[in-house]
Amino acid sequence: MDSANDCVINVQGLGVERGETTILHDVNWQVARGEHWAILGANGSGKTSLLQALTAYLTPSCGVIQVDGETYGQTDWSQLRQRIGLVSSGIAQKVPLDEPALKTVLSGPTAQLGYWTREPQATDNAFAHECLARMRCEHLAERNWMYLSQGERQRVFIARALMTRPVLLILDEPCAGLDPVMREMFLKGVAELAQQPNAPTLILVTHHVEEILPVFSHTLILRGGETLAQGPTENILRSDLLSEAFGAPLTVTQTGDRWELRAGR
Ligand SMILES: Nc1ncnc2c1ncn2[C@@H]1O[C@H](COP(=O)(O)OP(=O)(O)OP(=O)(O)O)[C@@H](O)[C@H]1O
Repeated sequence: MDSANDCVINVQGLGVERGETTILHDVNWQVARGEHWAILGANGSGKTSLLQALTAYLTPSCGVIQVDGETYGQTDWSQLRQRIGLVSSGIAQKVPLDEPALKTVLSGPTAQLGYWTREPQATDNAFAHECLARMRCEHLAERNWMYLSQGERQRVFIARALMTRPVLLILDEPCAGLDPVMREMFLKGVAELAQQPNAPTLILVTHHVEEILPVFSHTLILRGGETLAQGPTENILRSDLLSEAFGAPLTVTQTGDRWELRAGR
Protein backbone atom coordinates (compact mmCIF):
# COMPACT_ATOMS: atom_id res chain seq x y z
CA MET A 1 0.00 0.00 0.00
CA ASP A 2 1.54 3.31 -1.06
CA SER A 3 0.49 5.58 1.78
CA ALA A 4 -1.94 5.96 4.63
CA ASN A 5 -4.14 8.00 2.31
CA ASP A 6 -4.89 4.88 0.27
CA CYS A 7 -6.42 3.41 3.41
CA VAL A 8 -9.85 3.96 4.84
CA ILE A 9 -8.51 2.48 8.07
CA ASN A 10 -4.88 2.50 9.14
CA VAL A 11 -4.14 1.11 12.60
CA GLN A 12 -0.51 0.78 13.71
CA GLY A 13 0.69 -0.71 16.97
CA LEU A 14 -2.63 -0.08 18.70
CA GLY A 15 -2.73 -0.93 22.37
CA VAL A 16 -5.52 -0.37 24.88
CA GLU A 17 -4.94 -0.98 28.56
CA ARG A 18 -7.19 -0.36 31.51
CA GLY A 19 -5.50 -0.80 34.88
CA GLU A 20 -3.88 -4.23 34.84
CA THR A 21 -5.98 -5.41 31.88
CA THR A 22 -4.64 -5.45 28.32
CA ILE A 23 -7.67 -5.15 26.07
CA LEU A 24 -5.85 -4.74 22.74
CA HIS A 25 -2.18 -5.40 22.08
CA ASP A 26 -0.09 -4.34 19.07
CA VAL A 27 -2.94 -4.39 16.54
CA ASN A 28 -1.83 -3.50 13.00
CA TRP A 29 -4.59 -3.33 10.41
CA GLN A 30 -5.01 -1.55 7.09
CA VAL A 31 -8.19 -1.44 5.06
CA ALA A 32 -7.71 -0.19 1.50
CA ARG A 33 -10.42 1.63 -0.41
CA GLY A 34 -12.63 -0.82 -2.24
CA GLU A 35 -12.14 -3.62 0.32
CA HIS A 36 -14.83 -4.85 2.69
CA TRP A 37 -13.77 -6.70 5.83
CA ALA A 38 -15.22 -9.18 8.28
CA ILE A 39 -13.93 -9.24 11.86
CA LEU A 40 -14.20 -12.62 13.56
CA GLY A 41 -13.34 -13.61 17.08
CA ALA A 42 -14.60 -15.37 20.17
CA ASN A 43 -16.45 -13.55 22.94
CA GLY A 44 -14.06 -11.18 24.66
CA SER A 45 -11.48 -11.25 21.86
CA GLY A 46 -11.53 -7.45 21.49
CA LYS A 47 -13.81 -6.85 18.49
CA THR A 48 -15.99 -4.21 20.14
CA SER A 49 -12.96 -2.56 21.74
CA LEU A 50 -11.27 -2.24 18.35
CA LEU A 51 -14.40 -0.61 16.91
CA GLN A 52 -14.71 1.68 19.91
CA ALA A 53 -11.12 2.79 19.42
CA LEU A 54 -11.85 3.43 15.74
CA THR A 55 -14.86 5.56 16.58
CA ALA A 56 -13.00 7.37 19.37
CA TYR A 57 -15.18 6.02 22.15
CA LEU A 58 -12.18 4.21 23.67
CA THR A 59 -8.88 6.01 24.19
CA PRO A 60 -5.80 4.07 23.05
CA SER A 61 -2.83 3.65 25.36
CA CYS A 62 -0.44 3.59 22.38
CA GLY A 63 -0.34 3.38 18.62
CA VAL A 64 -1.78 5.28 15.68
CA ILE A 65 -5.33 5.24 14.36
CA GLN A 66 -6.21 6.89 11.07
CA VAL A 67 -9.63 6.86 9.48
CA ASP A 68 -10.13 8.29 6.00
CA GLY A 69 -6.69 9.95 6.22
CA GLU A 70 -7.40 11.72 9.54
CA THR A 71 -5.26 10.88 12.55
CA TYR A 72 -6.72 10.28 15.97
CA GLY A 73 -5.63 13.07 18.32
CA GLN A 74 -4.94 15.54 15.49
CA THR A 75 -8.46 16.12 14.22
CA ASP A 76 -12.00 16.83 15.42
CA TRP A 77 -13.37 13.35 15.97
CA SER A 78 -16.92 14.51 16.51
CA GLN A 79 -16.87 15.61 12.85
CA LEU A 80 -15.05 12.53 11.66
CA ARG A 81 -17.43 10.28 13.59
CA GLN A 82 -20.22 11.49 11.32
CA ARG A 83 -18.37 9.85 8.44
CA ILE A 84 -18.46 6.51 10.28
CA GLY A 85 -21.82 4.75 10.27
CA LEU A 86 -22.43 2.27 13.06
CA VAL A 87 -25.23 -0.25 13.14
CA SER A 88 -25.55 -2.45 16.22
CA SER A 89 -28.53 -4.07 17.83
CA GLY A 90 -28.08 -1.98 20.99
CA ILE A 91 -29.64 1.19 19.55
CA ALA A 92 -32.91 -0.55 18.60
CA GLN A 93 -34.35 -0.12 22.11
CA LYS A 94 -33.92 3.66 21.90
CA VAL A 95 -36.36 4.14 19.03
CA PRO A 96 -39.86 5.22 20.14
CA LEU A 97 -42.35 2.51 19.23
CA ASP A 98 -44.62 4.96 17.40
CA GLU A 99 -41.84 6.51 15.32
CA PRO A 100 -42.20 5.96 11.56
CA ALA A 101 -39.16 4.51 9.81
CA LEU A 102 -38.65 7.69 7.78
CA LYS A 103 -38.23 9.71 10.97
CA THR A 104 -35.73 7.19 12.33
CA VAL A 105 -33.72 7.55 9.12
CA LEU A 106 -33.92 11.35 9.31
CA SER A 107 -32.40 11.26 12.79
CA GLY A 108 -29.17 9.81 11.35
CA PRO A 109 -27.26 13.06 10.76
CA THR A 110 -27.64 14.17 14.35
CA ALA A 111 -27.47 10.61 15.70
CA GLN A 112 -30.12 11.60 18.19
CA LEU A 113 -32.86 9.09 18.04
CA GLY A 114 -36.40 10.15 18.82
CA TYR A 115 -36.16 13.91 18.57
CA TRP A 116 -35.11 16.66 16.22
CA THR A 117 -32.42 19.29 16.56
CA ARG A 118 -34.00 21.17 13.66
CA GLU A 119 -36.95 20.71 11.37
CA PRO A 120 -36.01 18.41 8.48
CA GLN A 121 -35.90 20.10 5.10
CA ALA A 122 -37.55 18.80 1.94
CA THR A 123 -34.11 17.79 0.63
CA ASP A 124 -33.52 15.76 3.82
CA ASN A 125 -36.79 13.94 3.23
CA ALA A 126 -35.88 13.18 -0.36
CA PHE A 127 -32.46 11.89 0.67
CA ALA A 128 -33.98 9.78 3.47
CA HIS A 129 -36.27 8.15 0.90
CA GLU A 130 -33.22 7.54 -1.29
CA CYS A 131 -31.35 5.90 1.62
CA LEU A 132 -34.35 3.68 2.35
CA ALA A 133 -34.49 2.74 -1.34
CA ARG A 134 -30.78 1.80 -1.28
CA MET A 135 -31.68 -0.80 1.35
CA ARG A 136 -34.86 -1.81 -0.54
CA CYS A 137 -37.14 -0.65 2.24
CA GLU A 138 -38.70 2.53 0.93
CA HIS A 139 -42.11 0.89 1.33
CA LEU A 140 -41.52 0.96 5.11
CA ALA A 141 -41.14 4.76 5.29
CA GLU A 142 -44.44 5.39 7.06
CA ARG A 143 -44.53 2.18 9.09
CA ASN A 144 -44.10 2.59 12.85
CA TRP A 145 -41.13 1.01 14.58
CA MET A 146 -43.29 -1.35 16.63
CA TYR A 147 -44.54 -3.05 13.45
CA LEU A 148 -41.15 -3.58 11.81
CA SER A 149 -39.57 -7.04 11.90
CA GLN A 150 -36.07 -7.40 13.29
CA GLY A 151 -34.63 -7.69 9.77
CA GLU A 152 -36.54 -4.61 8.59
CA ARG A 153 -35.26 -2.66 11.59
CA GLN A 154 -31.67 -3.53 10.71
CA ARG A 155 -32.19 -2.38 7.12
CA VAL A 156 -33.77 0.87 8.35
CA PHE A 157 -30.76 1.39 10.62
CA ILE A 158 -28.39 1.01 7.69
CA ALA A 159 -30.50 3.53 5.74
CA ARG A 160 -30.21 5.85 8.74
CA ALA A 161 -26.44 5.42 8.82
CA LEU A 162 -26.26 6.24 5.09
CA MET A 163 -27.77 9.70 5.75
CA THR A 164 -24.33 11.05 6.72
CA ARG A 165 -22.76 9.67 3.52
CA PRO A 166 -20.27 7.62 5.58
CA VAL A 167 -16.97 6.47 4.16
CA LEU A 168 -17.06 3.59 6.61
CA LEU A 169 -20.05 1.56 7.75
CA ILE A 170 -19.55 -0.75 10.73
CA LEU A 171 -22.08 -3.54 11.16
CA ASP A 172 -21.68 -4.92 14.67
CA GLU A 173 -23.31 -8.36 14.79
CA PRO A 174 -26.23 -7.12 12.68
CA CYS A 175 -27.69 -10.62 12.22
CA ALA A 176 -28.14 -11.32 15.94
CA GLY A 177 -31.75 -12.34 16.48
CA LEU A 178 -32.58 -12.87 12.79
CA ASP A 179 -34.09 -16.16 11.64
CA PRO A 180 -32.28 -17.92 8.74
CA VAL A 181 -34.56 -16.49 6.05
CA MET A 182 -34.45 -12.95 7.43
CA ARG A 183 -30.71 -13.25 7.82
CA GLU A 184 -30.26 -14.19 4.16
CA MET A 185 -32.51 -11.34 3.03
CA PHE A 186 -30.60 -8.91 5.20
CA LEU A 187 -27.19 -10.11 4.00
CA LYS A 188 -28.35 -9.90 0.38
CA GLY A 189 -29.27 -6.26 1.02
CA VAL A 190 -25.81 -5.63 2.49
CA ALA A 191 -24.12 -7.26 -0.51
CA GLU A 192 -26.21 -5.13 -2.89
CA LEU A 193 -25.26 -2.02 -0.95
CA ALA A 194 -21.56 -2.88 -1.32
CA GLN A 195 -21.97 -2.98 -5.09
CA GLN A 196 -23.65 0.42 -5.38
CA PRO A 197 -21.66 3.44 -6.60
CA ASN A 198 -20.09 5.39 -3.72
CA ALA A 199 -20.75 2.53 -1.31
CA PRO A 200 -19.06 2.94 2.06
CA THR A 201 -16.35 0.52 3.14
CA LEU A 202 -18.16 -2.20 5.10
CA ILE A 203 -16.87 -3.80 8.28
CA LEU A 204 -18.92 -6.76 9.49
CA VAL A 205 -18.36 -7.97 13.03
CA THR A 206 -19.58 -11.50 13.52
CA HIS A 207 -19.05 -14.83 15.28
CA HIS A 208 -20.45 -16.73 12.29
CA VAL A 209 -18.52 -17.59 9.12
CA GLU A 210 -21.89 -18.26 7.44
CA GLU A 211 -22.46 -14.49 7.41
CA ILE A 212 -19.25 -13.74 5.53
CA LEU A 213 -20.55 -13.23 2.01
CA PRO A 214 -18.14 -13.01 -0.95
CA VAL A 215 -18.39 -9.21 -0.82
CA PHE A 216 -16.26 -9.38 2.34
CA SER A 217 -12.98 -9.70 0.49
CA HIS A 218 -10.85 -9.70 3.64
CA THR A 219 -11.10 -11.05 7.17
CA LEU A 220 -9.39 -10.14 10.43
CA ILE A 221 -9.38 -12.65 13.29
CA LEU A 222 -8.81 -11.39 16.82
CA ARG A 223 -7.85 -13.57 19.75
CA GLY A 224 -7.18 -12.34 23.26
CA GLY A 225 -6.94 -8.73 22.07
CA GLU A 226 -4.32 -9.55 19.43
CA THR A 227 -4.43 -10.14 15.71
CA LEU A 228 -4.39 -13.88 15.07
CA ALA A 229 -4.65 -13.61 11.27
CA GLN A 230 -5.71 -11.17 8.58
CA GLY A 231 -5.82 -11.11 4.81
CA PRO A 232 -7.95 -12.25 1.88
CA THR A 233 -10.94 -14.16 3.29
CA GLU A 234 -10.19 -17.42 1.43
CA ASN A 235 -6.72 -17.51 3.06
CA ILE A 236 -8.03 -16.81 6.54
CA LEU A 237 -11.11 -19.02 6.89
CA ARG A 238 -9.09 -22.15 7.65
CA SER A 239 -9.93 -24.85 10.17
CA ASP A 240 -6.63 -24.47 12.04
CA LEU A 241 -6.98 -20.68 12.44
CA LEU A 242 -10.64 -20.84 13.46
CA SER A 243 -9.91 -23.64 15.95
CA GLU A 244 -7.23 -21.45 17.49
CA ALA A 245 -9.52 -18.41 17.48
CA PHE A 246 -12.36 -20.16 19.27
CA GLY A 247 -10.22 -22.49 21.39
CA ALA A 248 -11.79 -25.76 20.22
CA PRO A 249 -11.46 -28.12 17.25
CA LEU A 250 -13.52 -26.76 14.37
CA THR A 251 -13.85 -27.60 10.70
CA VAL A 252 -14.63 -24.97 8.13
CA THR A 253 -15.98 -25.92 4.71
CA GLN A 254 -16.77 -23.88 1.64
CA THR A 255 -19.83 -24.68 -0.46
CA GLY A 256 -20.04 -22.49 -3.53
CA ASP A 257 -19.17 -19.04 -2.30
CA ARG A 258 -20.38 -19.54 1.27
CA TRP A 259 -18.68 -20.83 4.40
CA GLU A 260 -19.83 -23.21 7.14
CA LEU A 261 -18.32 -24.12 10.48
CA ARG A 262 -18.94 -27.25 12.53
CA ALA A 263 -17.52 -28.52 15.78
CA GLY A 264 -14.91 -31.27 15.60
CA ARG A 265 -12.37 -32.35 13.05
N1 LIG B 1 -13.12 -0.66 30.21
C1 LIG B 1 -12.67 -1.90 30.37
N2 LIG B 1 -11.96 -2.25 31.47
C2 LIG B 1 -11.49 -3.50 31.62
N3 LIG B 1 -11.68 -4.50 30.73
C3 LIG B 1 -12.38 -4.22 29.65
C4 LIG B 1 -12.92 -2.92 29.38
N4 LIG B 1 -13.58 -2.95 28.19
C5 LIG B 1 -13.46 -4.22 27.72
N5 LIG B 1 -12.75 -4.98 28.60
C6 LIG B 1 -12.38 -6.39 28.44
O1 LIG B 1 -11.70 -6.53 27.19
C7 LIG B 1 -12.03 -7.78 26.58
C8 LIG B 1 -12.53 -7.55 25.16
O2 LIG B 1 -13.87 -7.08 25.20
P1 LIG B 1 -14.69 -6.76 23.89
O3 LIG B 1 -16.06 -6.32 24.32
O4 LIG B 1 -13.94 -5.85 23.04
O5 LIG B 1 -14.77 -8.21 23.21
P2 LIG B 1 -15.67 -8.73 21.98
O6 LIG B 1 -14.76 -9.50 21.09
O7 LIG B 1 -16.41 -7.60 21.38
O8 LIG B 1 -16.66 -9.72 22.71
P3 LIG B 1 -18.17 -10.18 22.32
O9 LIG B 1 -18.05 -11.06 21.10
O10 LIG B 1 -18.60 -10.95 23.53
O11 LIG B 1 -19.00 -8.94 22.09
C9 LIG B 1 -13.03 -8.46 27.49
O12 LIG B 1 -12.35 -9.39 28.31
C10 LIG B 1 -13.58 -7.31 28.32
O13 LIG B 1 -13.99 -7.73 29.60
